[in-house]
Amino acid sequence: MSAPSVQVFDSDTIVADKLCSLVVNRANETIKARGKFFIGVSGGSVAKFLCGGLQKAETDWSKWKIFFCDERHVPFDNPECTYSIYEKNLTSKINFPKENIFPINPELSVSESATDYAQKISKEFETNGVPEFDVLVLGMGPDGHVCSLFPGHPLLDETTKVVAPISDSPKPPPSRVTLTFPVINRCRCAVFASCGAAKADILKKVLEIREEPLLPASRVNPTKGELIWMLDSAAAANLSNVSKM
Ligand SMILES: O=C1O[C@H](COP(=O)(O)O)[C@@H](O)[C@H](O)[C@H]1O
Repeated sequence: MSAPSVQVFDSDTIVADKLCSLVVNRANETIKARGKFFIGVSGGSVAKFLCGGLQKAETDWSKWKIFFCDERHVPFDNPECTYSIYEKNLTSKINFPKENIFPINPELSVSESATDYAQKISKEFETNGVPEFDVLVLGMGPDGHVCSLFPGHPLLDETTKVVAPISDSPKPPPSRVTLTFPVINRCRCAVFASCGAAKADILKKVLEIREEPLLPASRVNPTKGELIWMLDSAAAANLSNVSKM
């Protein structure tokens, strides 16, 4: 695997700031080069970072296509719904075109919802193969999970589906829809944002110890793209050989 770029900042506020700058710069470069920008966003702390920081972005929002790296299979009015968090705290505030953000359909069964989401992706990317996202913004749980791909789960070995359903997520809610590793590792740029002392032990395992079987977050390694980790000092506390930016 090629070495990731590990960037450590003083606080989570700076991480949020740097993350948003990176995303907006990539968006503007990509729009200039190819006319559209395909991004996959995560829930949890990453949603907070992006919703806060992207509101002031200078970019052509009409060229953005926003997908979800994973989503909880819950109704839109459930506080666990990641789409609704972005809707309430970002897209409604910037007049983002509704047709350019792609929620899952929670009215279908979780398995139908995953199939439906794969079809939406295939239509927007105009491919029946594995789509190439410009940027995936990823979070990592304290168990090392990424998207809704959990340690020891058979979905870690998924090789054909672009989107998969999961109905036994160890973290509630149990039913979710998630991108799989073939898609994650085909992106042009995967960027993690992880902050807080609760992530320090697992980061050591994910980035440095790398014991087999690899934890989900250790398996993120875009074949042709970049891998960037943005951490605050508390999360990076146990890492060797990283210097603060
Ligand atoms: O359940 C989830 O957790 C991860 C990590 O969240 P964090 O708050 O610990 O950063 C998140 O990336 C994922 O989208 C979400 O469904």
